[in-house]
Amino acid sequence: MSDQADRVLEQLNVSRETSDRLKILADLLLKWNPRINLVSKSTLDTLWTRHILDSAQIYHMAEHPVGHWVDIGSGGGFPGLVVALMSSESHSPVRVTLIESDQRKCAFLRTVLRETGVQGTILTKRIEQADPQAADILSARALADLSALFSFAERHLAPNGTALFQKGASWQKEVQNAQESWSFDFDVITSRTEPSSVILKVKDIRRV
Ligand SMILES: C[S@@+](CC[C@H](N)C(=O)[O-])C[C@H]1O[C@@H](n2cnc3c(N)ncnc32)[C@H](O)[C@@H]1O
Repeated sequence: MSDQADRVLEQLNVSRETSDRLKILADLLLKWNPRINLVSKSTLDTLWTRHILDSAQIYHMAEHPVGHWVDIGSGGGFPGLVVALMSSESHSPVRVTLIESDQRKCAFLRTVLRETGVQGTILTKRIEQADPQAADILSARALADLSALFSFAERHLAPNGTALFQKGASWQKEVQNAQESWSFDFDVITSRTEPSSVILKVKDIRRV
């Protein structure tokens, strides 16, 4: 195993079973990526930090125990699939749903769940067409601007639920734009993997 994987697994401090599951995800992603471009080829060298650790940090930002965690626009499974793999150790979240419209990416997500023996629901649907999910936690990375994410939250987040949105350096501008049409409470948490990026922890999202 690479030094990078060793370092990340040490930081995560997860059980042997969870480590093995994350390694299965990494191996399958490296195998599938040339065919279906799950993550940008230029980031494969930093797969463990840029994608796996970046996703795992989100898991710890939720207040556990969590009932239903829904990840939208999951792509190759970041962050939602990593959350599902980490949940099997602690039984929180109880249920994980990933919504992704691309059929080939969904085939990958299902394959990882099957090979790791982890439960999860993959909805091959457009987020705006999937049945409302009443999520306790709604997560998304690299999907859409904050206003569009709030429209998705309006459909899929439970009234007392929390959204965890991973955002890049332009997050302040996105917050300002969203405040024109939405009211919301939020905390800003600096990313552990990229100091200019943040996780926006958002509650009470309402149209104004
Ligand atoms: C840029 S990728 C990010 C994937 C992953 N979250 C990540 O950070 O690696 C965006 C993903 O969202 C999916 N997507 C975009 N719009 C969607 C929609 N309206 N409904 C469902 N999936 C969507 C795309 O197919 C793609 O896999």
